[in-house]
Amino acid sequence: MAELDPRSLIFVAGLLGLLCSAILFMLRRSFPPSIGGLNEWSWGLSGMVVASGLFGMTGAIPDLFCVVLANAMLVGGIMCFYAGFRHFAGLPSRSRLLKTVLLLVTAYVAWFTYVSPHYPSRALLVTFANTILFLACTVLVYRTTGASLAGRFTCMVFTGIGMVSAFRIGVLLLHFDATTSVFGATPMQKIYLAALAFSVLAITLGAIMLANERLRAELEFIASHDQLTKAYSRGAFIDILARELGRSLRSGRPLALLMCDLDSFKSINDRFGHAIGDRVIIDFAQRVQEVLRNIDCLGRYGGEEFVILLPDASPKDAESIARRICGHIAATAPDAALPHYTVSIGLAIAQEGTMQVDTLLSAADGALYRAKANGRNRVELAFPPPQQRRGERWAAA
Ligand SMILES: Nc1nc2c(ncn2[C@@H]2O[C@H](COP(=O)(O)OP(=O)(O)OP(=O)(O)O)[C@@H](O)[C@H]2O)c(=O)[nH]1
Repeated sequence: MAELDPRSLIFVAGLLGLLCSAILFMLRRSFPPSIGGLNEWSWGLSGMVVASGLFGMTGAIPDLFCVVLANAMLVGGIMCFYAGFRHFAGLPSRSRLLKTVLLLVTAYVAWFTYVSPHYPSRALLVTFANTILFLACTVLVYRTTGASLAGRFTCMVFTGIGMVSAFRIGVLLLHFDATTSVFGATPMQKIYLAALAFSVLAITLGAIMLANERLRAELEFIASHDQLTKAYSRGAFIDILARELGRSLRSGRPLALLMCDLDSFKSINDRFGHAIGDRVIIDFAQRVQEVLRNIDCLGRYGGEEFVILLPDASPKDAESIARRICGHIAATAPDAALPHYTVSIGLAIAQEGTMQVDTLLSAADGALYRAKANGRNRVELAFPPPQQRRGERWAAA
């Protein structure tokens, strides 16, 4: 720390910021627009780079640039980070509030530069504004992504730089720091500038980790869900079914499977067109969720056929849920543009010995076939025969 003078620290911070903002600007293009925040983070870093450059030219250029504009760019840059995290979290930007605060901070800095020149007063307010922003970022990131590794890392970085800033406020308030300019080589000034330089790098790393984590989650969702209805895709549903069958075998808890098929769907397509047919499929997936419990799982098996897994549902409960689905769907759809439609359901209960995914699926399918044959808009039950002894492994279809 002794060898590092504030001018070198400001230079390092600027260089790191330049590198990081170039990385973020390049990455911005490779992420889909659904991952918000990268734009604001890139601009935030650019603001901090400009601020470092201006601070570094203190003495060589007018105070308007190296003091007033530099501080405004520093606070504005950190504000951009905050706005980026709000965007990332899907929250409104609060840009009007941020702009007003930035204007007030700039006016205050200008006052203590020209009217009543006093470096500690300027440093105090700018550090105070930055501390509030760092802590606001910590809370925001913790609330939205705190449980993930990237979220925890980013929170730690913001907490760290927030604490250094808060400590600087205390030091300035207690007059322990005799700094009279940005280049004042006091220990506090060096610690603060070093923390800022380090945090530029660490915040960029955190932002990239957060964006990557979000991208992975989005890709996983796309891979495991049906695009039209957002229900699980057939493959993902079968994986869940195999897992739940295993759990049911180990715990002895009941498990039920419903196979649902929209009735006479071909005629809906023929009479109203394919687009309305698609909307009916979406409507079914949405309205069926209104009847299901949180632990239940809906999958699109194909076309107008859906599968529903009911963990921990006794045969009586499962039958009651299936009948409620039938009644709910047969009632008028809230969307007046959709035709009236009904659903037939085959219900299979995973009994002791029903250990294979395909056994359960074909039992539900057989029951569905009977529901269609017996007039549609109804529920039929199947109790598949035991195939394997308890203790044998469930096998995926
Ligand atoms: N609009 C739309 N139609 C689909 C989709 N997937 C499958 N279909 C149509 O769904 C219809 C299914 O018809 P069928 O299997 O003959 O059965 P159904 O008319 O529902 O008669 P039942 O099942 O016996 O009540 C076919 O016409 C398919 O083209 C889809 O994603 N969107």
